[in-house]
Amino acid sequence: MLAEQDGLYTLLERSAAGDRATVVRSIVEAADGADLARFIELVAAPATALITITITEAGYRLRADGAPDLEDPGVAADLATLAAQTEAELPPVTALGRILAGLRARRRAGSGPLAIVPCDNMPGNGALVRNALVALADRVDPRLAAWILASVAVVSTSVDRIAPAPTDDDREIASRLIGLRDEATVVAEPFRDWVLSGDFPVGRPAWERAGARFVDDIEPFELRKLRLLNGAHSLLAYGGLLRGHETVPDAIADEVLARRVAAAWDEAERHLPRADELELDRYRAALLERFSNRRLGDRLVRIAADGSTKLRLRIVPTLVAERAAGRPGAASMAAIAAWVALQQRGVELPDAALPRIEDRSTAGLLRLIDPRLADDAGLRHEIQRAVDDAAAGAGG
Ligand SMILES: NC(=O)c1ccc[n+]([C@@H]2O[C@H](COP(=O)([O-])OP(=O)(O)OC[C@H]3O[C@@H](n4cnc5c(N)ncnc54)[C@H](O)[C@@H]3O)[C@@H](O)[C@H]2O)c1
Ligand SMILES: O=P(O)(O)OC[C@@H](O)[C@@H](O)[C@H](O)[C@H](O)CO
Repeated sequence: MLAEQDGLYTLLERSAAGDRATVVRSIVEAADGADLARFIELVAAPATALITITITEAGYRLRADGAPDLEDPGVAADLATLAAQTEAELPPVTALGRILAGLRARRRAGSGPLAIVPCDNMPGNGALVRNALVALADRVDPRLAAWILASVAVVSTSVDRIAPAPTDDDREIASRLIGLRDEATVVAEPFRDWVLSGDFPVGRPAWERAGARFVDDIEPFELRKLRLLNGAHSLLAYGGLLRGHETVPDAIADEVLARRVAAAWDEAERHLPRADELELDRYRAALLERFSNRRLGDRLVRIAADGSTKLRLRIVPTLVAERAAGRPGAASMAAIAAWVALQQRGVELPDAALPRIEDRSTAGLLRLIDPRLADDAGLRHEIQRAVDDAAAGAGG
């Protein structure tokens, strides 16, 4: 679709006051993701300085402890393909498998170092992806693993900007505003904060000119965003769907959910590093305004996908920290309970991990999120109570 538009697309910035359309012209070539040969060729090219990836959290196929999930059929198949060097006939199916095929070609071509920039909502995404690539490469060819350690810099990023899934109406509006037919419109709120940390061994675009911030310690910013914005998003998504809402502005206008979000933020912010430097009151107030943007109309089902992975990253760390401090973590628990209740009610929410389990009991679902939730009998029982409340429509 982008190739047919010469790589051009419209960014539709949608505020409460109106829409602003900008044609983005920075893509020089768009290739079909299925064209692995072109992908490998580009990764191996000396002119390639960096690879950015935005493939959803579940797309990395990692376990709760951050290691590659070797039991995932796609990961297992890719390791076999890469070990047999048959990627030309049988293209790897996972994103990291494809990247490894590209990196092997780059090493062989002697094209030197490069940077990888994962943009997905995972804490420490740079270290996670680097460790996963090295661990997978080590199973294929230890020389490739050693080369990755020496030559591939994986940058950590936090992308703070709400971008709902574009609709036909959005494409119509963008096309009208720019006077050309656009099939690849991107919709976003006006707010944006892209924070990056790490090395770019062979240079990078001047992203700071577009507002990106380069910092030495990304952790406080990414955890603030992940646990407050994304944590509240997941809470609103599951709680909101259970209470019959469809969009984020509808859910945050529901007093029961707004109270729960405030309680979840109180729980989360006690465990943020360098909290005193994060202007949390201002960030929370801005989030309430961002969530209330009716013109953006972000839909809960977009946020609700891949709940088992997202809850693990956004909610579980706060819950575990609250429990360790002797507090119940009730609001965090309510977010998890709402997801469990939806699953048990048979509401279909896409989740890459779910087809691999048959056990839809509370314990089985909790184990999928994080085994610690299922193994702690006290916590499991409390979550079960919250699930019963959620299922009964209570839990105010
Ligand atoms: N939309 C936002 O508001 C936003 C903001 C910040 C960060 N993010 C991050 O970006 C990710 C994608 O969001 P989006 O809005 O672009 O979604 P999207 O649905 O528009 O795009 C998802 C992309 O990931 C690919 N993908 C999906 N599952 C995959 C898998 N298992 N393996 C490999 N690739 C896979 C899809 O092909 C698609 O290209 C989010 O999961 C999040 O981590 C999104
Ligand atoms: O993008 P996901 O699927 O990780 O999560 C859904 C939303 O929480 C997310 O897209 C936010 O809108 C975004 O992270 C804001 O920067």
